[in-house]
Amino acid sequence: MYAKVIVDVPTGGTDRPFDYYLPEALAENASKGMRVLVPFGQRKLTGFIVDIVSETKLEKVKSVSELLDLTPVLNNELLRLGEWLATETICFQITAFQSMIPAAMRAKAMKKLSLLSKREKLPMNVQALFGQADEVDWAQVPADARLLRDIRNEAEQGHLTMKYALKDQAKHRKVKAVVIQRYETPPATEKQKQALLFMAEQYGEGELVAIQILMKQAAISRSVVNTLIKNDYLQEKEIVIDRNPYTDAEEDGNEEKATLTSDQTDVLAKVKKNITQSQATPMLLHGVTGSGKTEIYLQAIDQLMEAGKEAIVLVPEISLTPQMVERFKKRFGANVAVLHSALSVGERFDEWKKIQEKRVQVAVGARSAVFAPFTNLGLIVIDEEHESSYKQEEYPRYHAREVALWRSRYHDCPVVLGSATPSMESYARAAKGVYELLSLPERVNQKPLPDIELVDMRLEMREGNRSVFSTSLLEKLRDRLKKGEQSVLFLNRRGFSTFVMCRNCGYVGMCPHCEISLTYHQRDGQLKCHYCGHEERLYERCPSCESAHIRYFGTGTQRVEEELQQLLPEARIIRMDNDTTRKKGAHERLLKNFGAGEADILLGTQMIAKGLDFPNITLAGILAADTLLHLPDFRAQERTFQLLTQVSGRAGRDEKAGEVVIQTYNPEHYAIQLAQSHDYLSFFKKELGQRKQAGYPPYYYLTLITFAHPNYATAMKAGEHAGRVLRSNLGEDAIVLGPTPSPIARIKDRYRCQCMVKYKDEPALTELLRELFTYFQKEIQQDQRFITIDRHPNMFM
Ligand SMILES: Nc1ncnc2c1ncn2[C@@H]1O[C@H](COP(=O)(O)OP(=O)(O)OP(=O)(O)O)[C@@H](O)[C@H]1O
Ligand SMILES: [Zn+2]
Ligand SMILES: [Zn+2]
Repeated sequence: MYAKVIVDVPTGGTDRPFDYYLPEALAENASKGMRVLVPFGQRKLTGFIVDIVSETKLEKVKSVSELLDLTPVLNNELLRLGEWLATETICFQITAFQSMIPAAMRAKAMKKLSLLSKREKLPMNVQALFGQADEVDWAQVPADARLLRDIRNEAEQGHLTMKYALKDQAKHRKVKAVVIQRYETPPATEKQKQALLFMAEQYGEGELVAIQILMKQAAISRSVVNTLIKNDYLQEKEIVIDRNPYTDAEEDGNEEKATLTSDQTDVLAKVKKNITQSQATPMLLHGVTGSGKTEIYLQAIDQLMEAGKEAIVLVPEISLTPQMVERFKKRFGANVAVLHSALSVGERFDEWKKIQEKRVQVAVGARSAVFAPFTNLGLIVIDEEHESSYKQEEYPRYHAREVALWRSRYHDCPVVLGSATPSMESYARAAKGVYELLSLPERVNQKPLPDIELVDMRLEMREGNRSVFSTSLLEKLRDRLKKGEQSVLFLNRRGFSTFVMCRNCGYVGMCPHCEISLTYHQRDGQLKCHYCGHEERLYERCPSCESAHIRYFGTGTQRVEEELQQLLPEARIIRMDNDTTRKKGAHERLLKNFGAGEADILLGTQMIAKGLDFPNITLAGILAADTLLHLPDFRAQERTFQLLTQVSGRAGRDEKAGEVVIQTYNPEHYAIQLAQSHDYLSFFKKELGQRKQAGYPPYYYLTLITFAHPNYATAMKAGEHAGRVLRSNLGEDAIVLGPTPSPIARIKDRYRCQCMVKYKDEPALTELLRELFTYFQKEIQQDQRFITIDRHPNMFM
């Protein structure tokens, strides 16, 4: 027997199956979708078996060295999905396959065969293998056909399992930590001072911090920590960390269902109908904020579980809040696996295993959970379907929605796309009848959507108010404080990133390697580039004119918090941003505190825009609505409308009515006006007109090809070549733009230019892009990625 293997070398020449002989001992136990170790040139590489055949056309083939799995890690469906993914997104097959399995399996981890039941239950030969031990190294297991078969059988019955020896494999693990011992006399070096200050500020006295975490957060090396320990500034201890991320959220899964409103009942009936009739129908659920969309997902899933089916629920990473997870845990208890990036590699693997071993019927997770290895899917839900995080911005550049639609056709099950502000593309499809449109036009509580006041910040400025807070917003905040009600304040981090500018000559601190301004980090007084990591100290004088009037601009959440505290000294404020949520569990804790009424105001970035469902919030404030409006991106208006609507939706979700204040410098802009009147449909129509005129989705599909090279002319020449090939091979309707320099013209010392293809129906394009991809791959070194092809791009920078 021969195995056709996709090997782990992501280059053009190896992007096809290679034939390997399967020695008898392995042949019997090998199957499609398992990983193997094979000789390749001088090396041994891992690969995926994509087929097993009885003949090969080749004269001489090498043998498979080792099977790496007991059971396939990719089933037939996922193997086919991987092929489709590679074709559609123009990437290598190996890249597609790797992206569908948990990172733990990708790592070169040591594998152990581990006993799950009494050893007496095992056949004699397997018992002998274990002897008195509970685990054996997989590498030591002899390649004996019968033994391997028996091991596999036992694994299938759950008596054995393969473990990956990851650093955090144990349920509890011990790690080295430090606690502050003294800080009266400052330590010798800047770095040490900085580390100690960081400890004092972020953790205070008596609090233990894992050394690994401290190193990452304070950006210091281990030797700095060691010196501090040696000089008695810090004391070293050992702490035990629990691996279960949801210790607080263990629920029994018996929460009562809500009695549905009549709109909800109608919608649920339609979803259920498609589930029971196995219809691969995409449905767009357009429901205003607080209309009870999540309740519908829960009840639909509840029913399909009884029929033995499975469900995937995708939510954006940032709305994978403890609140969301808790709702699923409360309803389904241990029958849910949760997959998101805050988990460690080991934890994610554990959750994935639950799915693969059929111990759960529901997976809730961010983008990559769309690959959950279920075999009997009854429903896929994509909540907040308009979110741009559903698109992966590295290879394979897939959109979770497209993968979900593919799987739904494979399993004959419906997909529900839910949103209060559907993407232009999805709503257009629903309007054309390609998707079934479901709607929930009212809130569950029968209350109207909150009143939204627009505040013109230009007028505030003219009236001499230089604060971040308008008079009206401040007044309303005071009012809530008096009444004991809660407020959320939203600050868009992207627009507020702080850069350094000279007030005298206008000089802006730029990264010397990338065409982008440096961001000021107050904590360590450094200027940093967010693209390449370049760092320098904040200048005291302008490097250009030597003036001392150089300072940082923009307002970070921290500064807003300070100002707010000064204006409202009695307010209890919780700030949620990247800085305050870095510590594991911090996100949960802050929200819990807020939910428990321990604060009056929640001030935060994107992470508070979604999913929050607290009854006592009656005021939502958006400090600067315009920050998204001016990005060089045709979706800027759409994103602004979506964000304003989402944040507004946090207020007045229960008995008490809600109110919203939007501060803006463009109060007459339609995206802002229509968000104020809660008028999605008018926004859709208006925006559709704009898109039509400019030739953007949903009227045209887009493909973006970016070339990057240390030499500007080389990059442009490649762009011109690609432009020529595309122009001469595509149909009349297709528009090829460029090459032009990219909006960010240089990153990491490489110049960037791009070609944009706009098209309606170009069956030949996929093939053509593949050819370009292969052509340019040949020309370049592996480490210098030179061409990037993005089908249906979300970012144009
Ligand atoms: N039929 C119902 N009766 C009573 N309460 C309900 C009902 N349906 C949902 N709820 C509650 O109403 C609140 C809002 O519902 P849910 O979070 O499902 O809305 P949503 O549409 O998903 O909101 P958003 O998109 O704004 O996050 C929740 O607290 C939920 O438990
Ligand atoms: Zn840089
Ligand atoms: Zn200057």
